[in-house]
Amino acid sequence: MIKLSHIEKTYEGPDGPVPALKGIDLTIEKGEIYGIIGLSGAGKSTLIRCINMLERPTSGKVIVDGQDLTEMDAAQLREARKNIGMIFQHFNLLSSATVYDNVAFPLRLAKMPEDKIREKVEPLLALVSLSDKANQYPSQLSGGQKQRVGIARALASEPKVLLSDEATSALDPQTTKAILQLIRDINKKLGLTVVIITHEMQVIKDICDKVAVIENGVIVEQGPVLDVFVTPKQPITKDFISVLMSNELPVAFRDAEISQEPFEGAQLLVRLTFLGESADDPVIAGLIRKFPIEVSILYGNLDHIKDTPYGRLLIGITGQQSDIDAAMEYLRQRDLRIEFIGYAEKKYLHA
Ligand SMILES: Nc1ncnc2c1ncn2[C@@H]1O[C@H](COP(=O)(O)OP(=O)(O)OP(=O)(O)O)[C@@H](O)[C@H]1O
Repeated sequence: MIKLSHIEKTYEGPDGPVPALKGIDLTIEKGEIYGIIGLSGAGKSTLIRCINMLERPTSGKVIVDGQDLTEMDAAQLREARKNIGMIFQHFNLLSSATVYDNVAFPLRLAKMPEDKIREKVEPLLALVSLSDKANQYPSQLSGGQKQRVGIARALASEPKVLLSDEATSALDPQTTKAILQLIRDINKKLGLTVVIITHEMQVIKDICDKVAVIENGVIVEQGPVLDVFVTPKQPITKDFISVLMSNELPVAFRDAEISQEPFEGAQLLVRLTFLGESADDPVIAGLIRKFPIEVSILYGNLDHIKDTPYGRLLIGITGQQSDIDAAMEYLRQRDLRIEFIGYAEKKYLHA
């Protein structure tokens, strides 16, 4: 649905050229929710604004729904942009217009007759649960309600693509969840392709199918959210994920020396990550049944990545080294991710 090829964007700043995007290649399939995450200044806004040509790339191609936007004149571009709705961090509503008129705005620009406009706007207001606010002004609405107006307005021209530029950054966590849920519902109901830029991994985890990590104008890592979460490769990706999935050991181990080699009286610390179906595999029961070892559960939690459940478990294994090695081999053959942490003194076992 969206294909960016070798996108470069260099701004002319007061102190000389600022290279914001340095050769971006990105393919987003129809119906996907695609997240782009990066730190401030990484180039996220520039990138998403290149998708609808609010920002014209210095070089490269932007193909949306089979059309090359970089080749279009102003009139063609205006037409093509009807296919691409956008929502913003600060909502960008007209303060002197009612909720109804804000949503009707792009349709009036397109010179649609008023009765047709009503036929479109009313269901959109129902979709975003704002039918009862049609005659209110933005100043009378909460942040979440304003963003709902933004979403209804973005959908008015029946776009195939919805771009979200930090749309939940100004909202509290609960309102963020509600808006993300609405975006998910719209994605499902209308089959819309959604591109979201954010600096919050939580947003990616809650609704995205795929993610690209952008750093200094370059995509340094990309792929299905599940894969990137379970096996992040780049330090920046690991940093983003560590905010949500701490790799720290429980407090009881804070002073423990962790050795990579076994020693007398040690327990082996292993972190297990279960994803989707594998969450149902009775791995711990199997371990205890098959091997003469002791297994202590030191920490565990359960969460979701979009709709996929995942669990993390920190276990301590004690026993004969040969049995521990066999148990590790058994774990490696299961459908789960194993992180070997090291050996710690057993005194921490029941701390
Ligand atoms: N109009 C402009 N003129 C000059 N430089 C710009 C302009 N817009 C952005 N930049 C620069 O381009 C780089 C990328 O900016 P961009 O806004 O795309 O990053 P971002 O990842 O969206 O950051 P943030 O999360 O802070 O909005 C930054 O170095 C920024 O200073």
